[in-house]
Amino acid sequence: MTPGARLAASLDLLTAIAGDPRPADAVAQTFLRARRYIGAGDRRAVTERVYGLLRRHARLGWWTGHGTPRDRLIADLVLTDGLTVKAIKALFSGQGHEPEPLTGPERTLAERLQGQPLEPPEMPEADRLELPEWLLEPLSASLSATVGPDWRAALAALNGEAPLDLRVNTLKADREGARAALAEADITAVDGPLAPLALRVEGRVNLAATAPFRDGLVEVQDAGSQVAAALVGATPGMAVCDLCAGAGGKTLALAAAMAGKGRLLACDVSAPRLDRAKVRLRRAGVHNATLHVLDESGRKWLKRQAGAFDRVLVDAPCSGTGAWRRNPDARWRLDPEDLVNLAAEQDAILVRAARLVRPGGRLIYVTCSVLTAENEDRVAAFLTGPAGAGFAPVPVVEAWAEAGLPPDTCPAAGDALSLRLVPSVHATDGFFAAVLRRAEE
Ligand SMILES: C[S@@+](CC[C@H](N)C(=O)[O-])C[C@H]1O[C@@H](n2cnc3c(N)ncnc32)[C@H](O)[C@@H]1O
Repeated sequence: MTPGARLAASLDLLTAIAGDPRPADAVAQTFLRARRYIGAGDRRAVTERVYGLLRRHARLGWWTGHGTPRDRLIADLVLTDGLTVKAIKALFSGQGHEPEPLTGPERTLAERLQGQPLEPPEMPEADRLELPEWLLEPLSASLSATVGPDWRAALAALNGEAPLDLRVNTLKADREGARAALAEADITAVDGPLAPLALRVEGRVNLAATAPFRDGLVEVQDAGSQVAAALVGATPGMAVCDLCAGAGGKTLALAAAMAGKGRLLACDVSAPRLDRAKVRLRRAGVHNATLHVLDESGRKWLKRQAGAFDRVLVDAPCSGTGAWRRNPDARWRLDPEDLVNLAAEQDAILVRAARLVRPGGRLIYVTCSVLTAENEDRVAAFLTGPAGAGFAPVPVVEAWAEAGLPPDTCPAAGDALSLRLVPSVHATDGFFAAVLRRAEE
């Protein structure tokens, strides 16, 4: 592909994302699958450009008066790449697969932006931080609680690129064995942050095509997610319920922590997600997990499991603000009503989960959100409500040590009753975890 043809393909993909209610990565997958003739280098250039445009969405929108995808691309070429109008004209040649030549207003736009910075001082703060206006206050307040005055840096990091983290599956390998197997597949992996089984992959790789992945030695899981799963404190022989198991990311980690011994129940309202979990569990060599769809009869069945579990994990449906690095368009799909609805759902799930915990057992509440309204506020609402009677928070340092995580790496203060991870400080996705102990009867 010529550089101009890459821009034309980027424009097509950006336009497809703008007109599709699905998340950008799903649209990109469909788009690229329908264009298998695009080679690996061109794919990378196109997705890099498009994800860059998504990460600069508000700033480019400010400069272009919320212009068309073409306006945004032209603005990006000037403001990010520093191209002259002449250079842009050469790329927009209208020849072959290159974009149509610039119109008069597009040329005027490119001329007006020459020499301007992407973020001028007069740009509103919400635009500079790539946030919908209504989220600025709740997010800055929530992040300040963890990082103090550095909340802007924390927000900027949530708009950065995410690394590829793997969790070593101890049912099949140890960290050095997995690292060696990856090296044989030409993949270099360094130790990831905080989680003792995390490997961080260097560079871009096609992991799915490699033997260590196909053989189940490693699974894709952010190091923060690994920490959250570890804080469940699952050990061999326990009865553990993963109530919002989804495609099984944390179920897999729990199964490995249990060394395949004990009862592991993975539930979700979504049958397709549990189907994906099934494939992953098989690949990982997990034999002690059962999957249960929470349809009407599934819910009735689950009610009969009251008090049956040593550990119940609620990895709650949430806004996903902590995973924005991986979904840069998600911030524009969220509205205030979503947060209200999510909070109600989180409260209801916590109440249902509490019934499953045996006396002396634990309920672990996790989200990949950094918003207080989905985290500390939900735990407080639970603990002060009738279902929370008899539950008390376990200090993070205690849960950390019991989970076998290296004590010197615990990022929480000695008296902290919950853990919040943020990319700017912990180099993981944003995560929240609180461990609640049910009193013995
Ligand atoms: C954060 S995702 C789970 C991610 C998964 N635990 C992992 O580590 O890969 C939240 C999940 O909650 C599920 N969910 C939503 N409402 C639920 C409910 N009322 N009960 C159980 N699961 C629910 C969603 O289908 C979604 O898969």
